[in-house]
Amino acid sequence: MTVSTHEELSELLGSRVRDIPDHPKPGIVFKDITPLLADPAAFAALTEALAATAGRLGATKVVGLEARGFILGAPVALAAGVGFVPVRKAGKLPGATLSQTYDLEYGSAEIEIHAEDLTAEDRVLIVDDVLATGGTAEAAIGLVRRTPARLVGLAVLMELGFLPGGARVREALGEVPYQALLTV
Ligand SMILES: O=P(O)(O)OC[C@H]1O[C@H](OP(=O)(O)OP(=O)(O)O)[C@H](O)[C@@H]1O
Ligand SMILES: Nc1ncnc2[nH]cnc12
Repeated sequence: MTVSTHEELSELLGSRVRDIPDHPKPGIVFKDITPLLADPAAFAALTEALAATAGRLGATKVVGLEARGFILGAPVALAAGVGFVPVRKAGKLPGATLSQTYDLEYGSAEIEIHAEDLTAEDRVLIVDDVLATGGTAEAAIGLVRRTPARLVGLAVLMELGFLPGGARVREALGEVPYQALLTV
């Protein structure tokens, strides 16, 4: 399928996301992106769309959020011709890190970035698969802003429109652009 409009892209991507009810716990409808990843045309269309965003924003680094943000972010960085920087869950990165705690529905979590990976010359696009409550993305925004780099955008494959994550990250981002290729 040739994808030439935003609507066609959304339709293609949306058709490759599978709903798994009651995962990982009762009441949650899990948005499973593995069918999209297994379809090379859909995966390529997604990668190209996000790489175009990186290019438009003049990004020099893509920051991907563990773990599904790595699967999307690394090929986007390659396609855009820029570097990839991982944001990992606490305790995984071996060098000196900056860390940020954030609230989950129950309890809290912590993410980290290598302090030296982003410099004052860098323009950063954060990439992830799903924006739900927005807590992970907001924490990543906070982390990038504590580095010398400039945050130029946040892009996700899909926003869960029935949760307030979109409004939450827009507020955190201010004038910095936010893109969700799909709202479900
Ligand atoms: O908007 P939020 O409510 O913060 O949720 C969105 C985050 O949740 C998922 O990651 P998860 O922590 O499940 O990790 P995974 O990518 O390793 O599966 C998803 O990949 C996002 O990073
Ligand atoms: N409902 C959901 N499906 C997939 N990933 C998620 N991350 C947070 N909520 C999610």
